Amino acid sequence: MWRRVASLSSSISSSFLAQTASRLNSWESLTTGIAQQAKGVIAPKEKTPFITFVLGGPGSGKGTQCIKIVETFGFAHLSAGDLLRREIASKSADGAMILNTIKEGKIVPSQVTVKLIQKEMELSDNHKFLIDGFPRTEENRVSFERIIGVEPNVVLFFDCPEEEMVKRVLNRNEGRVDDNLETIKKRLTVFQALSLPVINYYSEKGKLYTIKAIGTEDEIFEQVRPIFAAFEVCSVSAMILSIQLCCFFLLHFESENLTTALFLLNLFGIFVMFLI
Ligand SMILES: Nc1ncnc2c1ncn2[C@@H]1O[C@H](COP(=O)(O)OP(=O)(O)OP(=O)(O)O)[C@@H](O)[C@H]1O
Ligand SMILES: Nc1ccn([C@H]2C[C@H](O)[C@@H](COP(=O)(O)O)O2)c(=O)n1
Ligand SMILES: [Mg+2]
Repeated sequence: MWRRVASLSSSISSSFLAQTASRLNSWESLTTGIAQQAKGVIAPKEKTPFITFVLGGPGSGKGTQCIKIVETFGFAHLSAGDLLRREIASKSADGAMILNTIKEGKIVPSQVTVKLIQKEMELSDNHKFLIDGFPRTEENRVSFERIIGVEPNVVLFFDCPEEEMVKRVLNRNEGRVDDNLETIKKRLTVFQALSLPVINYYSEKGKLYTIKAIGTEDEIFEQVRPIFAAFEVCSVSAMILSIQLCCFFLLHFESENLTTALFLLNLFGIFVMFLI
């Protein structure tokens, strides 16, 4: 299953070890919560956050697919752009600066965006987060790691041809100040120069899943679904393995045959987990 998921992307060039380490860390996040604690985010909560960054150019369909992921897998959706637009609407101290930056197609200082994301994470009862449109720059990425203190478990990249993105944005009709040809051109330039290096960074870390973002919304979601389904399977497998290990040690002194049988069952379980 994991190899099938990996083959979705030509840009997934991660090593087996990187993938395995990432998976082990993610099992912890999805099951026990004994992984490293995120500073300030989950201190009062029981579970370690499971974080997915959702990346892609303007109009590549990030927001549209996030709605489907939320419906199917129960994540909390935090859109960096929506949080910034909310700041503008609330006429906060940073509102005017954010509006000018967005109109120019530029990127808001990381500290501002990360603080907004941090607040939403702290307020949420969920521990599974889809962080949409973030990090857009290396500065965003480093700032998130420094302030929140965790790395993402999964990074989705919606890879869409520029002409399709432009067409979608110009047809969006949601009254956004940046949905005009002039700003879109600037946003595309910023995406190429500042966001692609972030995408490459996660590719090298073995965390990137590239989705070919053309076709209908449902067709695209069928590429997304197996990624999260695989993590769910892994978390169930990890739980089963833990139970098996407990049984193994408990029964160790009871019966030699039973011990051997459970030992073989465990070996089989480990084998199956590395296959999926
Ligand atoms: N597969 C698709 N085919 C055609 N149109 C689509 C598809 N997916 C999304 N759209 C439409 O394209 C527009 C942009 O989609 P969406 O808002 O999800 O993109 P986005 O990546 O979040 O963009 P932005 O970065 O600007 O917020 C929307 O009007 C949406 O309804
Ligand atoms: N990490 C981010 C995310 C968004 N912005 C600004 C600049 C974007 O053009 C705009 C809209 O975001 P979108 O809704 O397209 O995700 O918001 C930013 O500065 N930093
Ligand atoms: Mg969006």
